[in-house]
Amino acid sequence: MSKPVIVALDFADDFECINFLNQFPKDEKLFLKIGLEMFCQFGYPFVRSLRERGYNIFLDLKLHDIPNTVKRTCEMIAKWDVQMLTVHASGGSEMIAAAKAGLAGSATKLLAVTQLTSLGQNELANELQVPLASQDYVTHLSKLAFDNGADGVISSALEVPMIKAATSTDFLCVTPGIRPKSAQVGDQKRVATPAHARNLGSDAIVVGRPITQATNGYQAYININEEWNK
Ligand SMILES: O=c1ccn([C@@H]2O[C@H](COP(=O)(O)O)[C@@H](O)[C@H]2O)c(=O)[nH]1
Repeated sequence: MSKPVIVALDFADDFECINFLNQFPKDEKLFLKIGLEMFCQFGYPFVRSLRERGYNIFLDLKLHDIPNTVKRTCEMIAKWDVQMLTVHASGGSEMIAAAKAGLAGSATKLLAVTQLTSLGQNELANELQVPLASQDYVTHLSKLAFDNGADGVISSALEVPMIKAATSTDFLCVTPGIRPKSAQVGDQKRVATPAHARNLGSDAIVVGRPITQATNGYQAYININEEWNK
């Protein structure tokens, strides 16, 4: 079975977003990521309208707050019938467990963000003052997430083998920071091509600008999907 390419919908307006989606054939079962940019502008009605069009939704809100607040927020989101939701693993064990409890009874998978793919070893050591190698920090946060009920993590593809070894082969590794060979890296630091992510064992890749800013977004999606699911 093919693994999903999750398209990150980071558009400034909903008209541009719908135009982008209209390039795809109606029967293309897309998996879409709604992040902070679009959610802050269009909120839940936008999520609902995309669910009603039959898309799978990854709601990337990266919640990070005290356990009670996160639990109550997750209780609300549990009613939205989205496929995936993110919290920050650095919110700690209690917060991750509270998020999972808030989602109880829903089919929404809880994913914990480890080290953002826009942060490299330099930022980790010098800005965040984390005295660990990036791969060890990501593995540590993944174990914390696993031990507290998360269904998976967000990491770069580069850490997937270590995460699976430290947790379980079933623990989901969803990986942004994907760049085909010809694409600009931009603000991402820990990147992999779709083929490399496949070989490293990612369960799903998240791709934004290489698809949404391509001249032909549909063709860019097909090319990435072919490389990823080869
Ligand atoms: O560590 C993380 C967590 C989330 N993201 C999100 O994924 C997409 C990537 O978009 P590109 O345009 O392909 O860079 C974006 O929505 C981020 O918010 C991430 O990149 N890294």
